[in-house]
Amino acid sequence: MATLPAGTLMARAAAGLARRCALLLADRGGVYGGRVLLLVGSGDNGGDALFAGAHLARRGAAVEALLLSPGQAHADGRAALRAAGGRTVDDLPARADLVLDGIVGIGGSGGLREPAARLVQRLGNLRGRDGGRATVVAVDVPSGVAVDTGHVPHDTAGRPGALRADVTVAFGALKPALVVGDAAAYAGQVELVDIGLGPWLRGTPVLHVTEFSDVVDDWPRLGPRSEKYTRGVVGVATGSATYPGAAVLSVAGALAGPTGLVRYAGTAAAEVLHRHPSVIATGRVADAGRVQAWVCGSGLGTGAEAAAELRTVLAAPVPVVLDADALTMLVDGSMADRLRDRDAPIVVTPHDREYARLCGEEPGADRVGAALRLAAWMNAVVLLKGDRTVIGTPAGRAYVNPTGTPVLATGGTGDVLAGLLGSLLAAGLPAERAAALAAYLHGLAGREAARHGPVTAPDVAAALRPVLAGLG
Ligand SMILES: NC(=O)C1=CN([C@@H]2O[C@H](COP(=O)(O)OP(=O)(O)OC[C@H]3O[C@@H](n4cnc5c(N)ncnc54)[C@H](OP(=O)(O)O)[C@@H]3O)[C@@H](O)[C@H]2O)[C@@H](O)CC1
Ligand SMILES: Nc1ncnc2c1ncn2[C@@H]1O[C@H](COP(=O)(O)OP(=O)(O)O)[C@@H](O)[C@H]1O
Repeated sequence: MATLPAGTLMARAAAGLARRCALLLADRGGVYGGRVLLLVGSGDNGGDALFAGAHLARRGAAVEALLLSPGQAHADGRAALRAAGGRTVDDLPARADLVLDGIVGIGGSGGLREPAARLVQRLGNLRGRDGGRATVVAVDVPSGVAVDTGHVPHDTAGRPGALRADVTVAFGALKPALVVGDAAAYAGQVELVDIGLGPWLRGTPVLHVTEFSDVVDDWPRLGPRSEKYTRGVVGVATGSATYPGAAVLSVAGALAGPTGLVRYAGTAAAEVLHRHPSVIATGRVADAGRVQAWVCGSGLGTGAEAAAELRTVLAAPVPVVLDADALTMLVDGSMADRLRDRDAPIVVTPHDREYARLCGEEPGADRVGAALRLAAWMNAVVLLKGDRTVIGTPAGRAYVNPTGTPVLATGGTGDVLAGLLGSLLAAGLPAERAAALAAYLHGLAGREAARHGPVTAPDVAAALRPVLAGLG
């Protein structure tokens, strides 16, 4: 950045921020005559807000700045606002159409301190010209969130120490808190402004957000020479007499995937064949024939027979997905040798309680860190389920899935995910790409299913088809 004059990046950031704010004001009666409140902290985040406020004031908005540390507010930003006709106030005004949160950005630590904490709790009282609640725009990140982990700190009374935004205008690059953890919900709609940081962003990003174009690029395509075996065969060792539904659902997920054949091995073969006649079914993994990947665990049980099946799966020289009961069976350490001796990739798909069983503690506030720790320890790709599912690899790469939806919080959807993931592995995708694609498409399928009413796991499996049709 040595070649850029001081203030250039802030000027670009403020101009982009002001453009976005002007559009929001236009939706609420126009920029001219709009009322804008700037919440200004002591750092450059406050400077961005002040310069953006100056832009808006020049376009006829009534801009007021509430300085949380008057002596330390960005001096040039203050001067620019004053010159543009803006003014400072000592308390929240009665009315505002738009609030700009420039309290603290990437330089913050810990939850919001007083007086900022109390102030943000009162923002909901502000009303705009149209009588509606003021639109809150966070500058770069919502103030108070832990920028690197997405944790939202709470005070001793249980109140969140962070501001809830309708829109966050981020500069140069997304920060983890905008895409992962509880903070992602505090960011609202996230928009990225290019401020020309590209040449100076060195190294690899700490976190990748899976995008639709990644899925379109990576999804295996059929060609004139495709045949069922070259497309890959996925083996599914799930379900039991007690839980035949888990087998039906994981097979449904696998059938939606790109492989040419699904083999099922287990005691729910009759139910699976009844629902999915194209599957080749046997009673045991050892009798199943060749596959290019295994899915094991959902509804399998944890008794001696289930453990024997898991051992057979782990002995196969192909990638495996381990879910649910397979994870529980790993906890006692009796399969450690099988895990250690494997060359082929393993993907584990724990939810938080399964993660706690494996690690002895919950994932905690830093979900990306938690996934990466387990991945390194198990030498496996970890798909840590949640509303923003996180994927960590033993090599230290991390992905977050942006398509999650709470409608997936219903029994059996994880089984569908495991099946789809297994099919992608069998089709030859590297484990981390398969995990990222499966989570992305599973989330889209949840959203698609929800368009038709309350969602159950079979609806999610069925919705994979229209979603996949959209890949082109
Ligand atoms: N990087 C870039 O290239 C570009 C960066 N840009 C912008 O700069 C921003 C980063 O600015 P920054 O580094 O000045 O820090 P910033 O976020 O304003 O916070 C520091 C101040 O906050 C205070 N504070 C801390 N914690 C707090 C708490 N919990 N509760 C309350 N207050 C708290 C802390 O006070 P102290 O702890 O010192 O008392 C300190 O004074 C970035 O987010 C983006 O908007 C753009 O202009 C474009 C280019
Ligand atoms: N609140 C939520 N928001 C979004 N997705 C969720 C939420 N809760 C659960 N999910 C997703 O739903 C699926 C549930 O899987 P899992 O916990 O294994 O359930 P089951 O064992 O019943 O299949 C996972 O893909 C998870 O990411």
